[in-house]
Amino acid sequence: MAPASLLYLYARDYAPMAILATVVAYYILQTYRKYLQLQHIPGPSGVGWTKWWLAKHQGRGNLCCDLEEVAYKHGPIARIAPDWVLVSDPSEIRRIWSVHSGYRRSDWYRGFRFDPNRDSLLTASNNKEHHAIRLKLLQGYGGKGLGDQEIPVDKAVLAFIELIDREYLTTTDSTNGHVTPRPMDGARVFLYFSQDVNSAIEFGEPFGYMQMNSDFNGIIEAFEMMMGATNVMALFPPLLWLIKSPLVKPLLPKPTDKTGVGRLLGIVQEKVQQRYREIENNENVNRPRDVLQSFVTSSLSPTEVEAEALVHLLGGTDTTAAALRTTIFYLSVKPTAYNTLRAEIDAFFKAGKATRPVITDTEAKSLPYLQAVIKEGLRIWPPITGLMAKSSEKDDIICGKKIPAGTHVAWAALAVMRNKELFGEDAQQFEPGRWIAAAKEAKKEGQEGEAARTRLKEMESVQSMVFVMGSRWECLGRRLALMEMGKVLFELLLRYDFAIADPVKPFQWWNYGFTIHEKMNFIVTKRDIPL
Ligand code: HEM
Repeated sequence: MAPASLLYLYARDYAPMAILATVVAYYILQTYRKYLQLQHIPGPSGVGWTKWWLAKHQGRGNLCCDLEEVAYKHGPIARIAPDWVLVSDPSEIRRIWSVHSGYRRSDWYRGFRFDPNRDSLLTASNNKEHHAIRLKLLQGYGGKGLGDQEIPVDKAVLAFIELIDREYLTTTDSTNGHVTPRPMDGARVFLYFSQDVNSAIEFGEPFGYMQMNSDFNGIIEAFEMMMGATNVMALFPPLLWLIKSPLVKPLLPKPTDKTGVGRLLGIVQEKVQQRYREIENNENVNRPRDVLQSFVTSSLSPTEVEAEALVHLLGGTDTTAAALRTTIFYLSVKPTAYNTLRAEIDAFFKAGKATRPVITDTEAKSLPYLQAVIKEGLRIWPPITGLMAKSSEKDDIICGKKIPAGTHVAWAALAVMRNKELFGEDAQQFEPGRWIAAAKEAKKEGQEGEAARTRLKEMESVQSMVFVMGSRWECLGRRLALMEMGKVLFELLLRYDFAIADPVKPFQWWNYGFTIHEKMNFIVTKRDIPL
């Protein structure tokens, strides 16, 4: 047989094997190369070879605590996957997040796209594109010329009080002492409140969750169910093409769905389209300027408006609800803090300083202990504890270690917020008094006061990282969230006492970047205070 034909036969029989062997060899070499690149960074065993550790802990739903442990065990920079590091040194994270650091959002953010084919403000990883969208939205979020955002918040606070009075007051019969308990599931009602606030500010009217007192279209439950899978998928960006495939597409939420996430897409789409119709027909000349109006009259395209309307709703719902219920939970198990806050609230109220029926934002901001409680509630358990991975196209030195370009740099939220050097030996505890003490120290004169002022500034700067302050991705709803928290805490604690219904098992929880609580039942009783 001629040599040429022999070659042909070999090629025919062995080509598939050769291709497979090349692919496997390439994969092994790549894996080995990635392993070597961060070999000098300590971390849990096996993380240099695969993402298994990260995916497993993410899927289990308590990654935030696992990352905190990794940070304590392995130091300010630890490896958590072949090309992932975890940073818990606040100053390094602030540098990485700062506007001129050269870092951008990593491909991890692609996993959170609502529309797999396009970005929104929350997922845009190109810094220039992100900045361009952000500029168009600033007016809407800033509230400039939008009327008073306090009005819809006040209405929602009153609706919340009405809901508690109607459904959740535990009462005692004065004749026989018989108690009728009506536990309030904080895991749900705070979400109803924040959904209603956000929808009212955005669309001019609330969705009506508090009136219905239920997740009537299954949106909340559907989102909570999706969070685990979404966070795991986000670790494997190449898999995201699956979502784009025609086989999977029909299974994804659609605006025509009657319930679940699709229903929310449908509601937002309807609202946006209706607004454009109103403008076209000259019907909305006297419409008060809500957030949607600001979006549709900006230079955003209708598709962008839909995406950003969704971001506004989602960005502010779980976060604020989690902040509120977590803070009330911590108060209810810390009598010293609870009593101090209530004394401050009562004194302010009795002195006739609190505008009725709902305290103003400025008044709430003047109450030092209330503000300390808010800061501490956000610090002890930040509403967003997700990886928020950034990456740079250039090599970097982080915590003195060389980090190659393209590495995913995540933060260990809980380790940062519970930093003992900064917040004190009791950093793991909910202790609003630390803010009061630090502010008092800062008023001292001389060198002592100077050091205390520097420390207080640092404490505030680190705490504000719960809103990624000082970065290009700073939360646009911070002012609104803090306003809501001040008003709700003041008005609820003025009227009611809160106690955890089951101190042995106060609630169930899962953490997928956001913390999902379940069955956080409070016993709510009316206080004996003349209003
Ligand atoms: C206590 C409540 C809140 C906390 C702790 C919080 C925290 C955060 C954090 C950590 C981010 C950065 C996300 C990232 O880039 O990975 C963020 C971004 C954002 N938040 Fe908030 N948020 C809160 C409330 C709100 C509210 C009420 C709204 C709106 C109504 C809102 C709207 C946004 C938007 C639009 C962004 C994207 C900003 C950008 O990428 O330029 N947030 N927030």
